[in-house]
Amino acid sequence: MTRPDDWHVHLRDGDMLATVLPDTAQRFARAIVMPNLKPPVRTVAEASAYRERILAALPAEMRFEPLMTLYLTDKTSPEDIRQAKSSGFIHAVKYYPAGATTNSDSGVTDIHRVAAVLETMQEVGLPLLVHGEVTDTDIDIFDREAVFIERILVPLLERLPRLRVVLEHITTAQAAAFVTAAAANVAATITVHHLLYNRNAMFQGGIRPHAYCLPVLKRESHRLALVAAATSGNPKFFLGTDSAPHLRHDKESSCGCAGIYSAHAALELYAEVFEQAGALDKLEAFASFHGPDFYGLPRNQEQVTLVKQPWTVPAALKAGDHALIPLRAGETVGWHLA
Ligand SMILES: NC(=O)N[C@@H](CC(=O)O)C(=O)O
Ligand SMILES: [Zn+2]
Ligand SMILES: [Zn+2]
Repeated sequence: MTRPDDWHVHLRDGDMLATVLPDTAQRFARAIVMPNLKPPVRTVAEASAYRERILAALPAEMRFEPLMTLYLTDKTSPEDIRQAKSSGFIHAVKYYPAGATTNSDSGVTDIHRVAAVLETMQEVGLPLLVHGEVTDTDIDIFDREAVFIERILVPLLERLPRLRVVLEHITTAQAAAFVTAAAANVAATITVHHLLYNRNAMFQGGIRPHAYCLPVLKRESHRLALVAAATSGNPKFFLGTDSAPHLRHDKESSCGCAGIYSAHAALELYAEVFEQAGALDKLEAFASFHGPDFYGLPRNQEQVTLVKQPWTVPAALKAGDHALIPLRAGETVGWHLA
């Protein structure tokens, strides 16, 4: 199949960057690199420096192009947006509702505060990537995505109908329906873990911190709606792993971090999903065509080969002196990247 891209990945920084980058670069020619570092990547200069650190961490024999993003804050200016657009290496701006997820405290506190910035993004055609959850503690965590669509996304797109939006890591039937019905400038990424598992996975035989991510896994009917969307052939849906590494002790904790690391086997696991759905013929478009088409980038020329051959995922990966527990740790993956 045509070499794919990952339209939503967390590469982190320092030791963790060196640990996880090869897994992503082995499978994906390009990736939208999320900006939620500490401190976040907020300016063109910070994005350029981060891009250099990623390229410096890339093993010599590997080819990989990081597609950089800016982290939207209350302080972002329309000038930042124009600079980002003309930089040539910044492809989007990421909107984290403040407090919604990992390293999101510097996020936007009120979407009305960034109205001028969003108008500039609509004007210059820079996509807004959205972590689509409200953070109100009185809203049930399983409802936060659906409420976000009604309360924030619908009014936003009414105000800015030409704004290009990617609703990231969708987890519900409501999100899949919303994106399907929306105009062509609205798209969505779907992770492999939200296609493989429902929320029971977090409680199987005990509390399972390595199955905890945000937006949180939902009930089976939502997983089925996501599989239907991903395998539909609809160009609005494309691959975004949301591979989000956290060290073992930050996951196995009384207040564990949200995030699932899947970069080590992502494409192979998507192949499992599409095969189970009898839709292997739809994998290439989802993984390799819809994303570059939406972003206005050329499709990759190279090919990769997936072989139906089971392999066992290591129980743990090394990240410096610490451990990183991968998705499917110690278990089998049915497809192998040749
Ligand atoms: N998805 C997660 O559960 N965590 C991501 C942040 C995010 O994508 O929300 C992370 O950076 O850890
Ligand atoms: Zn997110
Ligand atoms: Zn993410």
